[in-house]
Amino acid sequence: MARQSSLLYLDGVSVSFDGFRALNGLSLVIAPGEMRAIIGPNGAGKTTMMDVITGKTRPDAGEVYFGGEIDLTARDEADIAELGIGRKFQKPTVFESHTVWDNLELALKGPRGPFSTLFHVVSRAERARIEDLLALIRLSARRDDLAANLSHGQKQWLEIGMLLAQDPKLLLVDEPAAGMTDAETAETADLLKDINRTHSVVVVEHDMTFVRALGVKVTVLHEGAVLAEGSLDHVSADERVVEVYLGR
Ligand SMILES: Nc1ncnc2c1ncn2[C@@H]1O[C@H](COP(=O)(O)OP(=O)(O)OP(=O)(O)O)[C@@H](O)[C@H]1O
Repeated sequence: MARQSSLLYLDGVSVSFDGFRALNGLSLVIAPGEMRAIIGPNGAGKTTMMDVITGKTRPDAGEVYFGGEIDLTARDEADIAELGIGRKFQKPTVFESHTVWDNLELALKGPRGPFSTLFHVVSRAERARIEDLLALIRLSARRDDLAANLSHGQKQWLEIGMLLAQDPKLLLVDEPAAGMTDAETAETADLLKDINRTHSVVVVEHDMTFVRALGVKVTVLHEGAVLAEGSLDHVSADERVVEVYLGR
Protein backbone atom coordinates (compact mmCIF):
# COMPACT_ATOMS: atom_id res chain seq x y z
CA MET A 1 0.00 0.00 0.00
CA ALA A 2 1.25 3.48 -0.83
CA ARG A 3 2.19 5.72 2.05
CA GLN A 4 -0.40 8.33 1.02
CA SER A 5 -3.36 5.98 1.46
CA SER A 6 -2.11 4.37 4.69
CA LEU A 7 -3.04 5.16 8.28
CA LEU A 8 0.32 4.06 9.68
CA TYR A 9 3.42 3.59 7.57
CA LEU A 10 6.77 2.28 8.82
CA ASP A 11 9.56 1.78 6.33
CA GLY A 12 13.05 0.50 7.14
CA VAL A 13 12.84 1.50 10.80
CA SER A 14 15.90 0.68 12.91
CA VAL A 15 16.58 1.29 16.59
CA SER A 16 19.79 0.33 18.39
CA PHE A 17 20.47 0.18 22.11
CA ASP A 18 24.22 0.11 22.84
CA GLY A 19 24.91 -1.47 19.47
CA PHE A 20 22.10 -4.03 19.78
CA ARG A 21 19.48 -3.70 17.04
CA ALA A 22 16.04 -3.94 18.68
CA LEU A 23 14.45 -2.95 15.35
CA ASN A 24 16.26 -3.86 12.17
CA GLY A 25 14.71 -2.40 9.03
CA LEU A 26 11.10 -2.87 10.16
CA SER A 27 8.50 -2.11 7.47
CA LEU A 28 4.80 -2.29 8.27
CA VAL A 29 1.70 -0.63 6.80
CA ILE A 30 -1.71 -0.36 8.50
CA ALA A 31 -4.70 0.61 6.35
CA PRO A 32 -7.35 3.06 7.58
CA GLY A 33 -9.98 1.12 9.58
CA GLU A 34 -7.82 -1.97 9.91
CA MET A 35 -7.20 -4.07 13.02
CA ARG A 36 -3.82 -5.82 12.99
CA ALA A 37 -2.38 -8.32 15.45
CA ILE A 38 1.37 -8.27 16.08
CA ILE A 39 2.95 -11.42 17.46
CA GLY A 40 6.54 -12.59 17.94
CA PRO A 41 8.77 -14.23 20.51
CA ASN A 42 10.23 -12.36 23.50
CA GLY A 43 12.66 -9.67 22.39
CA ALA A 44 11.29 -9.55 18.82
CA GLY A 45 10.88 -5.76 19.05
CA LYS A 46 7.13 -5.42 19.61
CA THR A 47 7.40 -2.98 22.51
CA THR A 48 10.14 -1.00 20.79
CA MET A 49 7.88 -0.70 17.71
CA MET A 50 5.06 0.73 19.88
CA ASP A 51 7.60 3.10 21.51
CA VAL A 52 8.67 4.37 18.08
CA ILE A 53 5.08 4.95 16.92
CA THR A 54 4.20 6.88 20.10
CA GLY A 55 7.37 8.98 20.05
CA LYS A 56 8.89 7.48 23.19
CA THR A 57 11.86 6.16 21.21
CA ARG A 58 13.42 7.89 18.19
CA PRO A 59 14.48 5.59 15.35
CA ASP A 60 18.09 5.75 14.11
CA ALA A 61 16.85 5.21 10.56
CA GLY A 62 13.64 4.77 8.61
CA GLU A 63 10.33 6.51 8.02
CA VAL A 64 7.27 6.59 10.30
CA TYR A 65 4.17 8.33 8.90
CA PHE A 66 0.66 8.74 10.30
CA GLY A 67 -2.28 9.48 8.02
CA GLY A 68 0.02 9.35 5.01
CA GLU A 69 1.50 12.81 5.57
CA ILE A 70 2.54 13.33 9.18
CA ASP A 71 6.15 12.45 9.95
CA LEU A 72 5.96 10.98 13.47
CA THR A 73 9.76 10.99 13.88
CA ALA A 74 9.58 14.79 14.04
CA ARG A 75 6.94 14.82 16.83
CA ASP A 76 7.14 14.31 20.59
CA GLU A 77 4.94 12.02 22.69
CA ALA A 78 2.41 14.72 23.62
CA ASP A 79 2.04 15.80 19.98
CA ILE A 80 1.48 12.22 18.85
CA ALA A 81 -1.20 11.61 21.49
CA GLU A 82 -2.86 14.84 20.39
CA LEU A 83 -2.78 13.67 16.75
CA GLY A 84 -5.01 10.75 17.79
CA ILE A 85 -2.77 7.81 18.62
CA GLY A 86 -3.85 6.29 21.94
CA ARG A 87 -1.81 3.64 23.71
CA LYS A 88 -3.05 1.10 26.20
CA PHE A 89 -0.18 -0.28 28.26
CA GLN A 90 -0.22 -3.77 29.71
CA LYS A 91 -0.83 -2.70 33.30
CA PRO A 92 -4.17 -0.95 33.94
CA THR A 93 -3.80 2.54 35.40
CA VAL A 94 -7.39 3.48 36.29
CA PHE A 95 -8.18 5.74 39.27
CA GLU A 96 -8.97 3.04 41.83
CA SER A 97 -10.66 5.34 44.38
CA HIS A 98 -13.10 6.72 41.79
CA THR A 99 -16.20 5.05 40.39
CA VAL A 100 -16.29 3.56 36.92
CA TRP A 101 -18.49 6.48 35.79
CA ASP A 102 -16.14 9.10 37.24
CA ASN A 103 -13.14 7.49 35.58
CA LEU A 104 -14.86 7.86 32.19
CA GLU A 105 -16.01 11.39 32.99
CA LEU A 106 -12.46 12.43 33.90
CA ALA A 107 -11.12 10.85 30.71
CA LEU A 108 -13.71 12.68 28.62
CA LYS A 109 -12.64 16.02 30.05
CA GLY A 110 -8.95 15.13 30.12
CA PRO A 111 -7.38 17.98 28.15
CA ARG A 112 -9.27 20.67 30.08
CA GLY A 113 -7.30 20.07 33.28
CA PRO A 114 -8.36 19.49 36.88
CA PHE A 115 -9.46 23.06 37.74
CA SER A 116 -12.01 23.43 34.96
CA THR A 117 -13.07 19.81 35.51
CA LEU A 118 -14.03 20.67 39.08
CA PHE A 119 -16.55 23.32 38.00
CA HIS A 120 -17.67 21.73 34.80
CA VAL A 121 -21.25 20.52 34.55
CA VAL A 122 -21.65 17.34 32.55
CA SER A 123 -23.70 18.11 29.48
CA ARG A 124 -26.46 15.88 28.16
CA ALA A 125 -24.24 14.95 25.20
CA GLU A 126 -21.38 13.99 27.54
CA ARG A 127 -23.72 11.82 29.62
CA ALA A 128 -24.90 10.03 26.48
CA ARG A 129 -21.29 9.52 25.44
CA ILE A 130 -20.39 8.00 28.84
CA GLU A 131 -23.47 5.71 28.61
CA ASP A 132 -22.34 4.54 25.16
CA LEU A 133 -18.81 3.89 26.41
CA LEU A 134 -20.15 1.96 29.44
CA ALA A 135 -22.20 -0.28 27.16
CA LEU A 136 -19.26 -0.81 24.79
CA ILE A 137 -16.83 -1.81 27.58
CA ARG A 138 -19.42 -4.12 29.20
CA LEU A 139 -19.55 -2.13 32.46
CA SER A 140 -23.01 -0.48 32.44
CA ALA A 141 -24.05 -2.45 35.54
CA ARG A 142 -20.83 -1.50 37.39
CA ARG A 143 -21.01 2.26 36.77
CA ASP A 144 -21.31 3.21 40.47
CA ASP A 145 -18.72 0.75 41.74
CA LEU A 146 -15.23 1.86 42.66
CA ALA A 147 -12.69 0.92 40.00
CA ALA A 148 -10.71 -0.77 42.80
CA ASN A 149 -13.47 -3.39 43.08
CA LEU A 150 -13.38 -4.44 39.41
CA SER A 151 -11.68 -7.65 38.29
CA HIS A 152 -8.35 -7.34 36.46
CA GLY A 153 -10.12 -7.86 33.12
CA GLN A 154 -12.77 -5.24 33.88
CA LYS A 155 -10.04 -2.72 34.81
CA GLN A 156 -8.48 -3.33 31.40
CA TRP A 157 -11.85 -2.67 29.73
CA LEU A 158 -12.31 0.50 31.76
CA GLU A 159 -8.93 1.78 30.69
CA ILE A 160 -9.75 1.00 27.06
CA GLY A 161 -12.97 3.00 27.57
CA MET A 162 -10.96 5.90 29.00
CA LEU A 163 -8.72 5.90 25.94
CA LEU A 164 -11.76 5.79 23.64
CA ALA A 165 -13.20 8.81 25.46
CA GLN A 166 -10.43 10.79 23.75
CA ASP A 167 -11.64 9.39 20.40
CA PRO A 168 -8.25 8.30 19.04
CA LYS A 169 -7.89 7.56 15.32
CA LEU A 170 -5.57 4.67 16.11
CA LEU A 171 -5.59 2.55 19.25
CA LEU A 172 -2.41 0.67 20.21
CA VAL A 173 -3.09 -2.13 22.68
CA ASP A 174 -0.31 -3.99 24.47
CA GLU A 175 -1.12 -7.57 25.56
CA PRO A 176 -4.73 -6.93 26.63
CA ALA A 177 -5.41 -10.59 27.45
CA ALA A 178 -2.44 -11.04 29.81
CA GLY A 179 -3.66 -12.20 33.23
CA MET A 180 -7.28 -12.53 32.10
CA THR A 181 -9.56 -15.51 32.63
CA ASP A 182 -10.58 -17.48 29.52
CA ALA A 183 -14.03 -15.88 29.59
CA GLU A 184 -12.55 -12.36 29.88
CA THR A 185 -10.11 -13.11 27.06
CA ALA A 186 -12.97 -14.15 24.75
CA GLU A 187 -14.98 -11.06 25.74
CA THR A 188 -11.94 -8.82 25.12
CA ALA A 189 -11.63 -10.16 21.57
CA ASP A 190 -15.31 -9.29 21.02
CA LEU A 191 -14.76 -5.86 22.58
CA LEU A 192 -11.85 -5.09 20.24
CA LYS A 193 -13.92 -6.24 17.26
CA ASP A 194 -16.68 -3.84 18.35
CA ILE A 195 -14.13 -1.02 18.69
CA ASN A 196 -12.70 -1.83 15.28
CA ARG A 197 -16.04 -0.92 13.67
CA THR A 198 -15.15 2.73 14.27
CA HIS A 199 -11.43 2.75 15.08
CA SER A 200 -8.19 1.38 13.69
CA VAL A 201 -6.41 -0.93 16.12
CA VAL A 202 -2.93 -2.43 16.47
CA VAL A 203 -2.78 -5.13 19.12
CA VAL A 204 0.32 -6.89 20.42
CA GLU A 205 -0.53 -10.24 21.96
CA HIS A 206 1.07 -13.56 22.94
CA ASP A 207 -2.17 -15.48 23.51
CA MET A 208 -2.89 -17.39 20.30
CA THR A 209 -6.46 -18.28 21.28
CA PHE A 210 -7.09 -14.55 21.56
CA VAL A 211 -5.37 -13.78 18.23
CA ARG A 212 -7.43 -16.49 16.55
CA ALA A 213 -10.63 -15.03 18.00
CA LEU A 214 -9.75 -11.61 16.55
CA GLY A 215 -9.67 -13.15 13.08
CA VAL A 216 -7.50 -10.39 11.58
CA LYS A 217 -4.26 -10.17 9.60
CA VAL A 218 -1.24 -11.09 11.70
CA THR A 219 2.30 -9.73 11.48
CA VAL A 220 5.05 -11.88 12.97
CA LEU A 221 8.08 -9.94 14.22
CA HIS A 222 11.46 -11.57 14.76
CA GLU A 223 14.79 -9.90 15.52
CA GLY A 224 13.35 -6.47 14.84
CA ALA A 225 11.86 -7.12 11.41
CA VAL A 226 8.80 -8.72 9.81
CA LEU A 227 9.22 -12.49 9.47
CA ALA A 228 5.77 -13.31 8.05
CA GLU A 229 2.40 -11.69 7.45
CA GLY A 230 -1.10 -12.94 6.65
CA SER A 231 -3.90 -14.88 8.31
CA LEU A 232 -3.04 -16.76 11.51
CA ASP A 233 -3.37 -20.05 9.58
CA HIS A 234 -1.02 -18.75 6.89
CA VAL A 235 1.72 -17.61 9.29
CA SER A 236 1.37 -20.72 11.50
CA ALA A 237 2.05 -22.88 8.46
CA ASP A 238 5.28 -20.95 7.74
CA GLU A 239 8.26 -23.09 8.75
CA ARG A 240 10.35 -20.08 9.73
CA VAL A 241 7.62 -18.99 12.14
CA VAL A 242 7.42 -22.47 13.65
CA GLU A 243 11.22 -22.50 14.05
CA VAL A 244 11.27 -19.12 15.79
CA TYR A 245 8.52 -20.12 18.21
CA LEU A 246 9.87 -23.57 19.00
CA GLY A 247 13.49 -22.37 19.01
CA ARG A 248 14.65 -25.08 16.65
N1 LIG B 1 16.04 0.56 26.64
C1 LIG B 1 16.66 -0.54 26.21
N2 LIG B 1 17.99 -0.69 26.37
C2 LIG B 1 18.63 -1.79 25.94
N3 LIG B 1 18.01 -2.81 25.29
C3 LIG B 1 16.70 -2.72 25.11
C4 LIG B 1 15.95 -1.59 25.55
N4 LIG B 1 14.64 -1.79 25.21
C5 LIG B 1 14.59 -2.99 24.59
N5 LIG B 1 15.82 -3.55 24.53
C6 LIG B 1 16.16 -4.83 23.90
O1 LIG B 1 15.62 -4.83 22.59
C7 LIG B 1 15.06 -6.09 22.26
C8 LIG B 1 13.62 -5.92 21.82
O2 LIG B 1 12.84 -5.62 22.97
P1 LIG B 1 11.26 -5.42 22.94
O3 LIG B 1 10.88 -5.12 24.36
O4 LIG B 1 10.90 -4.42 21.93
O5 LIG B 1 10.74 -6.85 22.52
P2 LIG B 1 9.27 -7.46 22.64
O6 LIG B 1 9.01 -8.10 21.35
O7 LIG B 1 8.35 -6.40 23.11
O8 LIG B 1 9.48 -8.55 23.75
P3 LIG B 1 8.44 -9.10 24.88
O9 LIG B 1 7.48 -10.00 24.15
O10 LIG B 1 9.34 -9.83 25.80
O11 LIG B 1 7.80 -7.90 25.51
C9 LIG B 1 15.24 -6.98 23.48
O12 LIG B 1 16.35 -7.82 23.29
C10 LIG B 1 15.48 -6.00 24.60
O13 LIG B 1 16.30 -6.56 25.59
